[in-house]
Amino acid sequence: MSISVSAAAVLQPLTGRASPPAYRVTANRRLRIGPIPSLSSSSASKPILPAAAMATDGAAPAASGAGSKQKLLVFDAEEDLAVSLAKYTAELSEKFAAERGAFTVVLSGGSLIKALRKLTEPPYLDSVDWSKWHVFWVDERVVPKDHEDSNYKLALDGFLSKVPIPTGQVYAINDALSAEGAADDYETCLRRLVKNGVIAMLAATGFPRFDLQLLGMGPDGHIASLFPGHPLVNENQKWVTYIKDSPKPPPERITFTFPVINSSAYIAMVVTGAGKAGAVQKALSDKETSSDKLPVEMAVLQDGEFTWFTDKEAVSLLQNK
Ligand SMILES: O=C(O)[C@H](O)[C@@H](O)[C@H](O)[C@H](O)COP(=O)(O)O
Repeated sequence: MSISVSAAAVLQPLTGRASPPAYRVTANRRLRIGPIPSLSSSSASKPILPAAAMATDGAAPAASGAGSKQKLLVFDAEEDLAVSLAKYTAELSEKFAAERGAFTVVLSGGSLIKALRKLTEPPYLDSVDWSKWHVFWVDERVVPKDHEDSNYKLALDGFLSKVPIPTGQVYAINDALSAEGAADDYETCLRRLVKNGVIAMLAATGFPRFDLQLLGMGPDGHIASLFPGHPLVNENQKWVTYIKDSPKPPPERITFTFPVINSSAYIAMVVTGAGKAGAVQKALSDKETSSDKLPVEMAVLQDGEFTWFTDKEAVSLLQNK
């Protein structure tokens, strides 16, 4: 098989002392990527995409907006992924703090939070300017904030309680409201923060432009609380909406809509484990005309950079059989 990604002709090792030995595809045009070499080697120093990758000049990007770039990172181990994700996030924090005086970060639930653990340790604990961070949720379960199912609680316990982000810059949902009320309330909060300049706006779309969205993907290809085949994936007016029949429990949730996700400056899609391999394969396969796109395939940045942080298991179906 072959895969296609929006990518440039450059396969280059990540540099920098804190980087694990992974490789990235720097994107600005479409490539046809040839057979993927076996990933069974334990050496992480080999490119995970073949040097024989050929550019197909002139072809339209498969899953990419005009200004969109995609990178695929594959790590031998989740530990290496976590090290790289911390470095990536810290660098973006520095960039946006310098450029805008604020860094707006969106979290998902799930395994992502554990993958952020290196940010809570040296050197990042002291070197990151946490006072510039503003934290949001791409989706949240409509449960009390101290409930085991709460994404806020997950992030608080695993990340936020360990770094000095000002409490007033952590934007949890109002858990006293219904799903519909909580979604409206969250959108009102976002509109206020756009108005006072904390959150940027993407003029081309009229939707808020978060600096970085740190997302996970379910085995079915869902992201946020946007599930395959659910009408919410087509919402194109609201910034935040709600679902009462989520196939993944609990059923009541609020979620950012695709226009908000796709207006981001940066997205890190953190996907590990063999259970995600099928969805990764579909997302990175050459099926731009497919009418049954998974939600993850609908995450197409208008003008930004999309980076997959994966492990060998998650990309295992990309191997040439
Ligand atoms: O609240 C949620 O359920 C999440 O935000 C959801 O979108 C999650 O990110 C994915 O299901 C991936 O979760 P895992 O990484 O744990 O598989």
